Amino acid sequence: MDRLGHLNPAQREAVQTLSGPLLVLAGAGTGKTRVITVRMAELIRNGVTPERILSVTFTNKASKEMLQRTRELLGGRMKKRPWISTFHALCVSVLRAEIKHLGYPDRFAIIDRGDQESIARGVLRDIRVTEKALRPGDLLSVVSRWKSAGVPHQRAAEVADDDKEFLAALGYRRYQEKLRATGSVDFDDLLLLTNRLFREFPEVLERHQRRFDHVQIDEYQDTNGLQFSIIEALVRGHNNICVVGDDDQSIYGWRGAEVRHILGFSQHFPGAKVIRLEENYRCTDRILDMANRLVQHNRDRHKKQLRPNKQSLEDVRFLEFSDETLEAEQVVREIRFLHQQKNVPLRDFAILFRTNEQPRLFEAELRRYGLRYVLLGSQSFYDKKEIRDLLAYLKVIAHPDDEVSLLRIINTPARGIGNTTVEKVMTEAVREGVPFWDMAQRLVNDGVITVKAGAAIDKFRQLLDTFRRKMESQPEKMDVVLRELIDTIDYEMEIERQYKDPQQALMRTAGLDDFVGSLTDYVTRTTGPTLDDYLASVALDGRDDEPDKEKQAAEDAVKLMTLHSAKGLEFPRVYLVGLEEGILPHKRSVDATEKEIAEERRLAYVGITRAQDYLTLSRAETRKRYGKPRKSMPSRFLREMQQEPPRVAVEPGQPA
Ligand SMILES: Nc1ncnc2c1ncn2[C@@H]1O[C@H](COP(=O)(O)OP(=O)(O)OP(=O)(O)O)[C@@H](O)[C@H]1O
Ligand SMILES: [Mg+2]
Repeated sequence: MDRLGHLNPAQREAVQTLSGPLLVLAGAGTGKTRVITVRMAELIRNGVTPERILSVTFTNKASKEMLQRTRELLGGRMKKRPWISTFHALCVSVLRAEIKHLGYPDRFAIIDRGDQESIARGVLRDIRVTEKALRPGDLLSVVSRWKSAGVPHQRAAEVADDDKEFLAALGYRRYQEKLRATGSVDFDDLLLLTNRLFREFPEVLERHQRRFDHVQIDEYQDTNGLQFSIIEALVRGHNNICVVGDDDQSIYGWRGAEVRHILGFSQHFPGAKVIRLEENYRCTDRILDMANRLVQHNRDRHKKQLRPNKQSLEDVRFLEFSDETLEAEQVVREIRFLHQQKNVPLRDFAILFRTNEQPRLFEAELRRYGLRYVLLGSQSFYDKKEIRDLLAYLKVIAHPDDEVSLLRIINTPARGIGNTTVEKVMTEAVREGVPFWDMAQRLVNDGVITVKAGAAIDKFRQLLDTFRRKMESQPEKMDVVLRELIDTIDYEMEIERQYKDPQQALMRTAGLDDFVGSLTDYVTRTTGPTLDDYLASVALDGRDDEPDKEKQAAEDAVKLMTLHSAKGLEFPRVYLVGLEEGILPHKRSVDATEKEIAEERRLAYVGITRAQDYLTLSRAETRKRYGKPRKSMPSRFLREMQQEPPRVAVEPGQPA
């Protein structure tokens, strides 16, 4: 077979278009990700230096394949790798070098969702807004929306639409002050600040424009305005930009992604070549048929041909259960049967759902039968208490000013620094705008807190200083130092104290080993490891659209994940569960606008098109809400999948 023999003619054309703007606009499973993978290898074969190519991808599988192909090409003589990263990771690399221009410290910290929530709670307390008036989560989503739209806190009050948003505008300002005070940035800031640097500092932009000769982007339909603006600036000199995507799979509208970037690509980049792929290699004909029927109910979309390449082995099945417990029981029972009696490997199965409440019952069933599973996305590894505690230690070691993390661990495990003491110091520290540690010293001198408490604080500070020195002097041994820290603070005793159930305690302790293991992983595969860099990678990992979500997906286990985190992936057997009004489409969207319903429909489309051979759709007739069973209606999408799409109204006298 010749080098590109495994590609169809349209794909071949795409991978051989090596310069200028190129858009591959095509439906699910048509090989878009494969195209940019092979195209990268082609660029290198044609003499482009690997590290001068930037590929923005969303799945670990794609990143791995790209690296693999590059290695094959260069016969293992790869001195430098191409840049394969996500948008956020790209921005971290820019900011590490340039953020000082914006008055931030070089060693800024990236706060994750958990930190954001603690800060938001503190902010609302400070501005005396009750949870009833505005919940921390709501504050964060409004702030995130503003940030993605490029609205700075100074202007938020002007764009606030209602009372809630007005409160959020006040909160936004305070939130931003808190981040600035500790030299931290959140995920949205990564994009926002990079974009600002590129706009306000031409020499910075130029430096980064010179880094890359070619840029490729996967899942382009989900880029938001800031991401677009960053990329547009980056490629301005050469316009060697290749993007691939599918407008029918745009599912991040709620996070500010705009389909118009993909649909308007040719206007932004005049002379762009547009290639369409029409062969679907993933799904069987019946699965594809379902997907096509469903998505045709959306109005504003590019019409696409999608031809299947695989005959169905079985019809798409639709199962109805009397309640959600039975749904979980039966689905898992079937998986167990197929696995144990028919030797189907567990990795073939994926259970996809819309909301974070759904997986709990499936997990319980899988555990009951001892079937291995991984839950991807939502409740990540880093969300467990013991991991968050240790992460907080590492964060305070890296950033002594990180007060959110400090408060988490100052008395965990207990070391005689009581709540009242902490509160007194904190209140004064905030009022006077001095670091916690300095204020503690001052209050001991003033006799406001006891000498004993003061001594305990001082001892803790020394402990942190000691470990900071250890980590800095031997970064390649950070994992060993972390283990020593766990022993020194006797964290395993803390676990035994907290979890009386020995099984639980054992599991939590094993979690500590995994955490140390993740740091070992990091130091062995990184040249020039630093604690900051590690913490940044952890922060980025926790997000649902980051590559490492798939690290575990390769394992032989049933995958449970939300529809959002399933994008780009494929599985031989898919169960799409909870097809009910209020779940999918989601309840926020039931009496929602057509636009919101359309996004839910695209989510369902993404789910269906993850299935390679077998697809099962299910719903429960009743589902508990606030502890009470409620009747639920079948999802409108079920009906739509079974009927032909609505005809466009035809004027009298015109041919239909
Ligand atoms: N020309 C081809 N011949 C055979 N198989 C192919 C071909 N092109 C792609 N495939 C296979 O089809 C499947 C889907 O490809 P890929 O994941 O690249 O599609 P995609 O368009 O990126 O899908 P999505 O829209 O879901 O991201 C993969 O298993 C891939 O290996
Ligand atoms: Mg893809």
